[in-house]
Amino acid sequence: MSLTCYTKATKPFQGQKPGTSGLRKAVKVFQQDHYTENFVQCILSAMSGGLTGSTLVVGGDGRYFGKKACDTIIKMCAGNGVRKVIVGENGILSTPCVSCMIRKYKTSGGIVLTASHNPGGPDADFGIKFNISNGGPAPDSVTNKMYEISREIVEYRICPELHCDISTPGTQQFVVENRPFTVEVVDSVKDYVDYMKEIFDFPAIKDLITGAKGQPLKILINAMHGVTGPYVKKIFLEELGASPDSAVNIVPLEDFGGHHPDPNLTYAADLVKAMKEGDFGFGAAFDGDGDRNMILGHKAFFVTPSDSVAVIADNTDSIPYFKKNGVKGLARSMPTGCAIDRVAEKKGVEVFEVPTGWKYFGNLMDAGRLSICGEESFGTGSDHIREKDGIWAVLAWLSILAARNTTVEQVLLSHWGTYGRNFFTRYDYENCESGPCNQMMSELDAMSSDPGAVGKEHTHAGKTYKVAKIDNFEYTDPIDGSVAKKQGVRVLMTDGSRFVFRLSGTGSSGATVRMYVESYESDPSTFTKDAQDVLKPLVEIALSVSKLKEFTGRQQPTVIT
Ligand SMILES: O=P([O-])(O)O[C@H]1O[C@H](COP(=O)(O)O)[C@@H](O)[C@H](O)[C@H]1O
Ligand SMILES: [Mg+2]
Repeated sequence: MSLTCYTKATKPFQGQKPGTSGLRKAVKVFQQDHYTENFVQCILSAMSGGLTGSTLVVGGDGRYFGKKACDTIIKMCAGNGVRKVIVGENGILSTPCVSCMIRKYKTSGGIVLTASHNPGGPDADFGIKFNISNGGPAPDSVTNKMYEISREIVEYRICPELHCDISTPGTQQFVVENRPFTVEVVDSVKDYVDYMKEIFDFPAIKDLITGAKGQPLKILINAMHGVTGPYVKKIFLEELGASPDSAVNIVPLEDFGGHHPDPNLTYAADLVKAMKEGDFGFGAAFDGDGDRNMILGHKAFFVTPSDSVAVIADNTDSIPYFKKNGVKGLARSMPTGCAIDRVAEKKGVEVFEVPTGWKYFGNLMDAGRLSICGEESFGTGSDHIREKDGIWAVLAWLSILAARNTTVEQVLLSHWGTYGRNFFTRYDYENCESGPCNQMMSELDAMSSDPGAVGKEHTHAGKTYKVAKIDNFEYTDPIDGSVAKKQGVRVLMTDGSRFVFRLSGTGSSGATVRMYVESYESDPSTFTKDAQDVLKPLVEIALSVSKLKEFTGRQQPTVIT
C-alpha cells in the first residue's frame, strides 16, 4: 500500500532563528500547532543538493518531547522525498554519536534533538539542530537560509499515515507516494563505541582502571541523567572494567531528574562533593547531549576546559589516533583561555581563534588544518568527528594518565611548569532582562571606537592594568572567506591579560551575560594559587568598566567557573 502525503497550510512564527547551536526554546513553544513542523520544513527546504534519495540521521538526548519530535521528523522526511532515516533506538543518540554516524554512513546530514545543558521536561527546554554532511553543526550560511525560509513559510509536507515503531532496532520499509522509504532503527551506542575503540588504546586504559600494573585508578563518572548514560555503561563499566560504583546517574531521564544537566562546578555539585571526599582519583561529568565535559582530579582538583584541551594537545603521543594521523593544527574559541596557543607555538603548528560555536571549527578540520580544539564552555574535541565530544575527552585524559602514570594534578603542575599558567574564570549572569543587557553590550561596543578608552589605566587593590586594545571580535573563515561579526567585546591589556563580554547564544529566553577574565603568569610560585584570588582585581575592573551590576541589577553571578 502506498502512503499518501499532504501539503499543510501554515503561517510563519517569529523567532525561529537558530542560535549558537540550533533552535532552543521552551517545550511549550515547540508544542504550538505547526511550530515544530515549520522549523523542520525550514531545515529540509534549506538542504542543498536536494532531498531525493538522501539519508538523514535523527536522534537526541532523550529529553521530554524528543520522541514526539522524532515521529514528526520521520513523517516529514517521508513527505519531502528523503529516501532513508537512520534513527537511534527510542530516539536516543548523543550529539557526538550523530556526528560519528553522519560521517560513517556518509549521509546528507542529521537532525539532533536537544537543548544541550538546559533543563528538560514539560516546563523546560527543547531544541532542534541541523548538522550537515561533514557531521558538524550547519554553518551560518545554512542557518541564515533556514531563518529566511521560516519568515515566509506558507506550507509544509508530511505523511501522517506513516506509523513507525522506534523502540526496537531493525529496518522498516514503506512505500510513500510510490517511492520506497526506509526507517532504520539502530542501537544507540554501537557505532560510537566501535569508533572510540579505534581511536584509543582500550587495553591500556583498562589496565589503569583495574590496576593491572599497580594501584587501580578509581574513577567517578556522572552522566547527570543525560544521554551519555548508556555510553558510559558500555564503555567504562563493560569495556574498561570499572567497578559499578564508578558511574552514577546513568539512566537518561526526560527531565534529567529536575536538574540542569550542565557539567560545571555549580550544576555538577554532587560530583564535586563526592570527589572532595577523596576516594576517587578522577572524576567527570557530561551535559544532557554528551558533547560537554568537566574533568576533576583527586579531591575535586578542577581542570579548566581551557587547560584541558591544552594538556590533551600536548600529550597526543599517548593516543593512537594522533600517532597515526599526526597533529595538523590547534584551535580555540575566542573567549577560551590561551593555554593552547602556547602548545601550538612550541609544537610549531598553526593555531586558530574562532568565534564561540563548534560550527566554526568545521571548515578548518575539513581542510586538514585542524586536529584538536576546545572551548571554555566545557567543550573539547578533535577532527575524529565534527562535534565536541565529552566521552572522547575523558578517554583522552585517561590515556594520558595511563601513559604518564601520574595524577591529574601532577599533569597540570608539570604543564604549567613548561608553559606558565593562563589563569581563567567565567562569570555567568543567567536569565537577565534582554533590554539592559543589549544596552550594556552596545556601550561596550562603542568603547572600541572611543579614543579615551584605549591607553587608560585601571587600578584595583594595588594592581594596575593599562588597556592596549578594545574590539568587538570579528572572524574571517580562512577557508571560505565568510565573515562573522560582533562575536564579543574584548578588552585587551598591555600585559596580555584580558576580559571579554558576550551574550550567550544557547538560552531559550531572556539574556545570559558571560564575562570571561584571563591573565598569564610565568612565576612558578603563583601556579598553585586560586584563580579567583589571582583574577580578583581584573574581575572588579571588568565589572566597573562594563557597569554590569547597574545594567543587570545583579550583585552576584549565577555560576562561576
Ligand atoms: O550548548 P552546546 O553544548 O551545544 O554548546 C554550544 O554553545 C556553546 C556556547 O554557548 P553560549 O553561547 O551559551 O556561550 C558553544 O561554545 C558550543 O560550541 C556550542 O556547541
Ligand atoms: Mg551540549
